[in-house]
Amino acid sequence: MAWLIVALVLVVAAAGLLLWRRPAWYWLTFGVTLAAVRVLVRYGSVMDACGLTVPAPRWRLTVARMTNRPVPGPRAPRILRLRVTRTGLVLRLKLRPGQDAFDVAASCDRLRHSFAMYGVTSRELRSGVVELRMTGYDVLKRVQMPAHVDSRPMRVPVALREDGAVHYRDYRAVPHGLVIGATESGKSVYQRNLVAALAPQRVALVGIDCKQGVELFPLARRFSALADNPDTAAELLDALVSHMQDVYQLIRAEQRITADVPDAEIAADIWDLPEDLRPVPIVVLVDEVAELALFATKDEEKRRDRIITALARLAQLGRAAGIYLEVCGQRFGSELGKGITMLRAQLTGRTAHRVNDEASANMAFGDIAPDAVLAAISIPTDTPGVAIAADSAGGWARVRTPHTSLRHAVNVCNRHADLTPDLPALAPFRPALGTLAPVPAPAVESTPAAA
Ligand SMILES: Nc1ncnc2c1ncn2[C@@H]1O[C@H](COP(=O)(O)OP(=O)(O)OP(=O)(O)O)[C@@H](O)[C@H]1O
Repeated sequence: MAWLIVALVLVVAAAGLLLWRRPAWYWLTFGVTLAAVRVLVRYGSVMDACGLTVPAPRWRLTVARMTNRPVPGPRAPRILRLRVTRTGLVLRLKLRPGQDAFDVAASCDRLRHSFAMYGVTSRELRSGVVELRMTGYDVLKRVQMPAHVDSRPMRVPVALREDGAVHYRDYRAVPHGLVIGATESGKSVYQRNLVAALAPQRVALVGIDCKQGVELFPLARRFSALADNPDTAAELLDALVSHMQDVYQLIRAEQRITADVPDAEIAADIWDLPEDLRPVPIVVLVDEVAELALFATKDEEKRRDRIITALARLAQLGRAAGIYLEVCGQRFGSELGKGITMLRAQLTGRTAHRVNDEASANMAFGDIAPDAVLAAISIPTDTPGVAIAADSAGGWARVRTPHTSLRHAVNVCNRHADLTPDLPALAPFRPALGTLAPVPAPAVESTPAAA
């Protein structure tokens, strides 16, 4: 008997220690079973207490009365599926007549503490079916990406969402993005994650880094073109615009051929072209965009107008030619001069890290997801990398990137250096690798993903 008590004390102590030091391990060992039992046992009473039940249908009450059976109680949404994940539980519910998804969304906070979970969010999957995602612990505290993620061409995992799901940057769905945040908020680490995730794909990376190239030049082996000052940036952007025009000519030529072939697909963008003809897609990463928009002299003003015009043209027309923009800066508002708000309107994938004021949050979300503004200004200073990600559909989520070091990103880029495409139009901007320190990549290197 004594040994049983000792074993029990040891198990409880181990669980307590894991809960305190390694919540992710606690969840996988003890937490998941306890939480699943708790949710299933308390389900009916919690739903009733949260106002998520409806009275039994009249015919059942009548039948009960006529047959002298007990009167049936109120009914909660039917559980279609309970799925256990690495970070929590996912409950799929079929709503009862008279209920709607908004009722469930409005009760998320009550469900969170009634089920003793860390977080609960809901979304409507289809009419009458709602998914409740519950997290067992603060998944953003120490981000661990799942070992297997659903990477596809031009869709890469970049962060973890607070509901435990992976946040993807999908260039084909949302071609251009804007990343803003105060200094030290995590923008560079976000960009680093993007580069590391894109590096193994068939894509050309182009970088403009006016912080003297400190962020992007170490990753140069995987970049087809780089600029580290506004003069080179202006020329590089002009070269990209003429490359875009060439791609349009290619699409036109292909359209002329297919127009005469009955039932043949007519290409509208590079993705409709046959694979052997398809130009390589390009992601253009711009770090500290304000450096490109500031000027002190007349000549610098002309250069600035040239840069903003080229960026606006790429943002307006680049998608079909497979050119995608990822613009990064501390602020991106009308105070940077003419053309900025027009350019910003085209950058519909928005990510805001911690910002210093409401005006900056409004720059990111005021026009597409006003609800996200408050969330962006409430990001605490001691959680760099936490951001609000939204798109023009109005949805938003709190996300955090894994803490990818520059060393890790450099290693990934070096390992995939042979995938760097040579684009003749951008050849003058190809970084001179001789000037880089030789950094041999290890043959195999662990990623920050969870085992
Ligand atoms: N996801 C993350 N998890 C933990 N720490 C992070 C994360 N992202 C960034 N940090 C830390 O926050 C600090 C600032 O990050 P980063 O350099 O990316 O900020 P920034 O917004 O680019 O700053 P600046 O504008 O001054 O260049 C760094 O010390 C970095 O290690």
